[in-house]
Amino acid sequence: MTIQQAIAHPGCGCDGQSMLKNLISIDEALDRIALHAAPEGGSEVLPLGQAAGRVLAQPVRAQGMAPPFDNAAMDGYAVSTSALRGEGPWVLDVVARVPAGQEATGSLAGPSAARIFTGAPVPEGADAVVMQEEVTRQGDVIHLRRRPAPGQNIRRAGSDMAAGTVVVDAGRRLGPREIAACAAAGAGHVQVRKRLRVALLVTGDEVREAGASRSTAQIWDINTPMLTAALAVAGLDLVAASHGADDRAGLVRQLGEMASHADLIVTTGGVSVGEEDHVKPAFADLGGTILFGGVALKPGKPVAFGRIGSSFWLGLPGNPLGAFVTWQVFGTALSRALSGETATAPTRRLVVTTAPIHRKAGRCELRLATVAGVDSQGRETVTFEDATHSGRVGRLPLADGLMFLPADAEALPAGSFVEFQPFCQT
Ligand SMILES: Nc1nc2c(c(=O)[nH]1)N[C@H]1C(S)=C(S)[C@@H](COP(=O)(O)OP(=O)(O)OC[C@H]3O[C@@H](n4cnc5c(N)ncnc54)[C@H](O)[C@@H]3O)O[C@H]1N2
Ligand code: MOO
Repeated sequence: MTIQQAIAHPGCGCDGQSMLKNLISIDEALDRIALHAAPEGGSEVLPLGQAAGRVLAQPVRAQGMAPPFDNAAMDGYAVSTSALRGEGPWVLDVVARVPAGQEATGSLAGPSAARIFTGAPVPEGADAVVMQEEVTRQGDVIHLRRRPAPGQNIRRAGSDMAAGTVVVDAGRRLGPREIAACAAAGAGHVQVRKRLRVALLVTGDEVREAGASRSTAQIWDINTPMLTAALAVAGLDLVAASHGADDRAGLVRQLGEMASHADLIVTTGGVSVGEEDHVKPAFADLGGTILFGGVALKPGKPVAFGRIGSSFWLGLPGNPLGAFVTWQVFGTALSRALSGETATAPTRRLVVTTAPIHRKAGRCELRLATVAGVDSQGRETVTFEDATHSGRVGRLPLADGLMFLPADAEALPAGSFVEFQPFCQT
């Protein structure tokens, strides 16, 4: 979709055709990431309880059937339906009691019943469990009014998992859903990929730690805490976080040090075209290869991707919304690929706009959008910001994701379908 096309009315500034000619599309950039980024690091075995957020290196197979035995789905009475002759009601002797966690001793013979509790093994000879609400008990007998169906309220052995089946594939990140399946499969330990080691270098002479005193020309650092949080929710290992001055020699030193022990270096700022933008030259000084530099998107046009020794580099723009958006789109795909995840690019879905849009064509715009509901035709709708400001994050907490406005679209009427990428929660 994000195709860069000739522009009839380029307007002025950095969306002009001459400024766009070296930019690639979002999808081309994602293709280059997919082409170059192979899983980094080895694997290790962890107890299942410590494996949340890790990527599975070996598939998990069910060690036995789940559930492991036929068991009651309700508190009640186990009966044999074939022993119920004629029409009810029937009067049955209660001949056994089977709580959960105890083996059922003996088998049910003839018109009798076993008191049974949810999760307890169904005794031999029984083929149905009647809920206790459906019988009347008097001493050691029950009165059963309605004929139970064979199999009623019995959870059959293997009905959830057959022994030996793969329940979670290699390449899946383990969240609560996957961990539930691993536990049911009997996997006390799992083989997972080592966490991706990420180094963060936030550049700019003007940035000061959030909340610290600052001069009139200085601003608080948004990118360090924002990206530290993004890396944490992605399950990545932040091995270094530094501030870099706008100084080429200093950046060469810092990038060189990071490349020696990180799988992925993420930088912010200093990737545009001014003479104070030293990150790309420093990267080149170290012999790094740039795999792309500049994407036809707004915000985040100067985003860059490269390789240096055995490390990868993702150069995000300094503008905080640009840094956030490019991490969502490219950082997520790259870190997933390097972590060995099978599903890399975040999913997008189609949504419908609720207001007309007029914008400058040229770059694909990833605009903050909020899910509004569904329209009369059952289509999901979004509301959205009037424009994209790459330096503003004040309204970021109100948005649910990014809507993709195609590069060539100058006007879109209300009711248009657009792609929407929800923000990554993991
Ligand atoms: N002549 C041109 N100038 C610019 C172009 C262009 O094509 N030609 N592109 C513009 C676009 S688009 C972007 S995006 C920015 C990107 O520039 P950099 O990635 O080099 O980022 P910086 O210049 O270092 O910073 C940009 C902006 O963001 C503020 N910033 C930086 N770091 C932080 C931080 N950690 N926390 C909060 N704010 C931060 C910084 O003060 C600047 O205002 O270039 C345009 N220029
Ligand atoms: O690409 Mo920049 O982030 O538009 O300002």
